[in-house]
Amino acid sequence: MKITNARVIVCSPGRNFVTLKIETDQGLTGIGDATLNGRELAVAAYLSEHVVPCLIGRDAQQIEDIWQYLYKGAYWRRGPVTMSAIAAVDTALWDIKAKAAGLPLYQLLGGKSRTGVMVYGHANGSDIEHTLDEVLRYAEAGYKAIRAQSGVPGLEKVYGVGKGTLFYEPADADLPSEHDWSSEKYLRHTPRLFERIREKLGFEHHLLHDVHHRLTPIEAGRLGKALEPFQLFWMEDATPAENQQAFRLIRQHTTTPLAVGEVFNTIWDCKELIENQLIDYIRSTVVHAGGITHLRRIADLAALYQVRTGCHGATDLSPACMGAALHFDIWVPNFGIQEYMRHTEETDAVFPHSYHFADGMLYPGETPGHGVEIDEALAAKYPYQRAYLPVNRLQHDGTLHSW
Ligand SMILES: O=C(O)[C@@H](O)[C@@H](O)[C@H](O)[C@H](O)CO
Ligand SMILES: [Mg+2]
Repeated sequence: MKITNARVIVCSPGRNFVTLKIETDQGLTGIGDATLNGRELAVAAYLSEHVVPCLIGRDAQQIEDIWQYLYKGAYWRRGPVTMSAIAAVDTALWDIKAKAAGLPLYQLLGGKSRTGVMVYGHANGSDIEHTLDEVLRYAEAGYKAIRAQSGVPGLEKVYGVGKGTLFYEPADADLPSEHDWSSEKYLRHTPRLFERIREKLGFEHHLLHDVHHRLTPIEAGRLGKALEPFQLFWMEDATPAENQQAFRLIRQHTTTPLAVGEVFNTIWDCKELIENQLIDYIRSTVVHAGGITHLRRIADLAALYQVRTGCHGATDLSPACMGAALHFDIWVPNFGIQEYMRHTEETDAVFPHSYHFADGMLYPGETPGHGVEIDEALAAKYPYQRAYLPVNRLQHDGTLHSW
């Protein structure tokens, strides 16, 4: 089965997405997500200018060889742009292989290991009471797991508190908007948020929280300890993870489970964290960690150390990523949870898909492949609009801080 063409489709139905569509001489096509929020055109150019010419004429069935060719052949290995491009090729080829077999993708991975994929929704509000209302609404909607993010008194904008309710889009401006930050205000506020939620919700639902890379290791240890009475499912991105050793300090101070990895793009970014059991969940997902081929390798390493998966699933990862991730999730033996930030109606219309939500779970569907397509005519109606993620500055002196 020869690759005859590969096209990069950039569109913006509610937000920017980059999709690679691979065509073969047997008429089968596959798609892969290549979206990198705020740097979309870098991946689009990497694919169209440097990867696509190398794909034409290759055997679409040789997924592993093509992966190795694109990874080692680039010489300049790793990094979010390179690995998102490789991920898109890999995902599209797995889609084609499963379609050729007439099977849903999970069957090629090893079949179902569970009945469905437990997901978490995103409750957020401008203050504790508004956030609590949203948490209770998600519980009412059947979610078994709910992430809670709230505004912080004295801060104008914080991560995770969006304009909408069901979805959250941080890339909100033609140039990066600037947020202010105070770890002290955040550290005083956050335990109160979860105390209030547990008081009204009880302990039957999983609660999650995303620190979003903003604390020092000792501050993260302090927050994790303060949150222990509220039994979180995980505290995510507690501190920037370039220094994997930093998590050793957090681990010394708290039993609150730790999740990290949505910004990782290869197994090398998390090898120490996993081997030293410094985390409980690895958040890498299909689009940014080299596709299904590489994500399986990360999951297999994690399984040796009882680290579970918790794939990233924000609105800036397209339905093509979500579809592929769900086939991975329903197979992977050390599954933990899947993030599920719903896409806008325009996005769902551009990316018709077979996955569906019911009772706090997502189900990948039985369509051959990963079950997601792209409506190119509709996509063309939503041209790319440059949009950046915000930047963060310390409120007291303007020092640039992690966003
Ligand atoms: O856990 C999450 O979903 C967040 O960290 C994301 O919303 C993240 O901010 C975006 O994916 C960045 O584009
Ligand atoms: Mg996150």
